[in-house]
Amino acid sequence: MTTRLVVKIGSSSLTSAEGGLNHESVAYFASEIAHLRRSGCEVLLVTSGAVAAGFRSIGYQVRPKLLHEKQAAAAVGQALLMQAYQEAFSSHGLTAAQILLTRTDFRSRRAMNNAVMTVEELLRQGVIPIFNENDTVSVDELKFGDNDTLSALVANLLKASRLIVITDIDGLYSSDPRHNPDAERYRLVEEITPEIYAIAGGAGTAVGTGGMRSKIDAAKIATRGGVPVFIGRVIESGDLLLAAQGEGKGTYFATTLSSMPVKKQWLGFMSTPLGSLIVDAGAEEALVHGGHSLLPVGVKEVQGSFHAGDVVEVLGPEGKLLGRGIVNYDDTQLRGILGLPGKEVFERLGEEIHRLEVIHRDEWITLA
Ligand SMILES: Nc1ncnc2c1ncn2[C@@H]1O[C@H](COP(=O)(O)OP(=O)(O)O)[C@@H](O)[C@H]1O
Ligand SMILES: N[C@@H](CCC(=O)OP(=O)(O)O)C(=O)O
Repeated sequence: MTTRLVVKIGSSSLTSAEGGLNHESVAYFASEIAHLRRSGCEVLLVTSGAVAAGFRSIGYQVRPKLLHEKQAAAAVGQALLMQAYQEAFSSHGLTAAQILLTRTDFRSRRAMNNAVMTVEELLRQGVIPIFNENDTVSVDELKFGDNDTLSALVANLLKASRLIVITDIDGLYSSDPRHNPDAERYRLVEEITPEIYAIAGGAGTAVGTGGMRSKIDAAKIATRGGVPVFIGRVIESGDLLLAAQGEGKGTYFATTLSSMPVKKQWLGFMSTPLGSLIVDAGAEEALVHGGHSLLPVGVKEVQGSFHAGDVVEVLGPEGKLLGRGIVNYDDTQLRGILGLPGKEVFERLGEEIHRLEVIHRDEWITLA
């Protein structure tokens, strides 16, 4: 079977703090990817750098902070970025394709399925798909912001064998080594626990945005979807192949899970919940550990306004996020049957009921 790799390159690896693209870096990464291709791997690239590449060209002295300024910088920088990749890849006989996505695109399962089919076709034709967020049209509150999450969603959707997140540091340390020289590096993380989150800090440079925290978020999504992850540095010839082979300069995040069906990926990581249900301890146990459906008897509180068929979040009695599911009742119906056993639900709602379960187990994903 072909090894399919999703490679994410951060702004800090492609541009300088003063702004502008580092063409030597682009050429280096293109040659590393060409090397992977020659060794039989399929490669999908997720690249940042549009804002950083463009801001100086339109007269800003430092990376802009306001949304419309970032969008303007990205409109210029994305074209520069793609031009640089096209040139660098063509010197290795490779063709690159641009795919710009927003979070809104992931909300529609149809748009997502189309994107997957297009990317599969590009890969069949030997083209290298290059993804970035469509910064120029993204709305602030819906932005991915950094591309770490985007790379994890792409890796899960395309059922990658590994996600390689390239950054300016050789992996996850016990604390940010920029501030603590005694910090120690992790070689392997078997499970992303709250302790792992606690040690991951923000961005270390003026051009990076997400820092280690957003990379751990991405690793959580990818490993949850069955894709193992590498986070680290790729700086010398052959480093990318080493990272792909499990011997890279960084941290590996293992997973024991197999790839997740697209419907569950959508539910867990791409859909937009329209409300929340707070459930009691018995329902928490049944949903998270028992593999059961959620029944009206276990629901304590309903928040938000939604219709049957919408996605809602489910929280435990202490407010902890347990997961998401497709709800079978409107919020008003549900408010009228909170905590009731099945018989009384039927008595109260009669023919209005399509399904007794509030959330059926087939339409549920645990995120706890
Ligand atoms: N525990 C940690 N281990 C390693 N790096 C960390 C940690 N906490 C914060 N960081 C910072 O995260 C930075 C990488 O993220 P970022 O600057 O967003 O890079 P990129 O542009 O490659 O996405 C590192 O340079 C480092 O300063
Ligand atoms: N889509 C943006 C990504 C911004 C960014 O800095 O991301 P990252 O370097 O991955 O933390 C761009 O291309 O500028």
